[in-house]
Amino acid sequence: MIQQSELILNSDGTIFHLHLKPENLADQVILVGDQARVKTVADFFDTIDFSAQNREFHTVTGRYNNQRFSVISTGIGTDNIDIVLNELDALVNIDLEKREIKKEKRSLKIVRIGTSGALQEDIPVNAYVVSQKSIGFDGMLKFYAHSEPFCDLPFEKAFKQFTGWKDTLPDAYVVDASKRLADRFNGAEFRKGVTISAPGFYGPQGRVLRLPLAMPQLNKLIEQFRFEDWKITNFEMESSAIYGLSKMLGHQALTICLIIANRFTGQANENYRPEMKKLIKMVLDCLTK
Ligand SMILES: O=P(O)(O)O[C@H]1O[C@H](CO)[C@@H](O)[C@H]1O
Ligand SMILES: O=c1cc[nH]c(=O)[nH]1
Repeated sequence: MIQQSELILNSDGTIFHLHLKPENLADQVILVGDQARVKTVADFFDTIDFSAQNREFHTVTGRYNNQRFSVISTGIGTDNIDIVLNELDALVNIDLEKREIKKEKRSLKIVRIGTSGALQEDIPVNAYVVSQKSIGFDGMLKFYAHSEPFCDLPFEKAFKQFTGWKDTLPDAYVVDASKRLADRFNGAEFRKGVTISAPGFYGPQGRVLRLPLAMPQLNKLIEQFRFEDWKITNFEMESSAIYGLSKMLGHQALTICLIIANRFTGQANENYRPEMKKLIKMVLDCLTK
């Protein structure tokens, strides 16, 4: 039996942060960082049967092309992903009344649609990157036991050696996306990539405003790094934790990002929302075709 302090339920029976009951959640989940993006996704739904909001976590559940989806905003960062992934898994794999783990497990399909900064000169603003792997600079997964079998340890080792990774930084880890989900995004408009999830937008992504960096050459080394046929393509702030916790809990996960900045050409598109709308429609169509 899981204690109330470990799995907090609200007085109406909803789970603590997401304010959802099991029946409010679809098996296909779209995660977005920005609360406002939930409406952009839900506006494509043919019908809507549920919506709830608590803090930055806004959920809408409905149907698109005859399939049920929940779209949920996570806010920014892997600390929020720890909350969202654990509560999503509890909703499907823990009996909330008995407070017991269910024998039969359900697997969610989780697709994050985000914004991102490109780390290679040839990935322009407005491109779409499908993250085949994610590198976590955040350290969140390392609080859980037995993450190693779910990580790409040779990639991790090569990356840390090449960059001279400082041991004062969180221990970087690498996790693959769901291949089954990634295979749905094979069109020429989708570039395959390796995505770093950083625990910050400025220093952890190599941006200097007033404070100098602990590893000033890191972005240059990231751009140059190669492992087998892989090169690192982009920065965002959630995928590593989504991939890591999904793999460990038995869910499928994938991130697809709209590039809104290129860190080497110095360009950015702050008016990216019309492009985001196009990407969302393409993702929903690829998931339901
Ligand atoms: O646009 P979203 O989905 O929030 O994604 C990116 O944008 C935020 C930073 O501006 C971070 O959450 C990053 O991952
Ligand atoms: O450069 C960028 C752009 C969007 N999101 C990020 O995390 N980084």
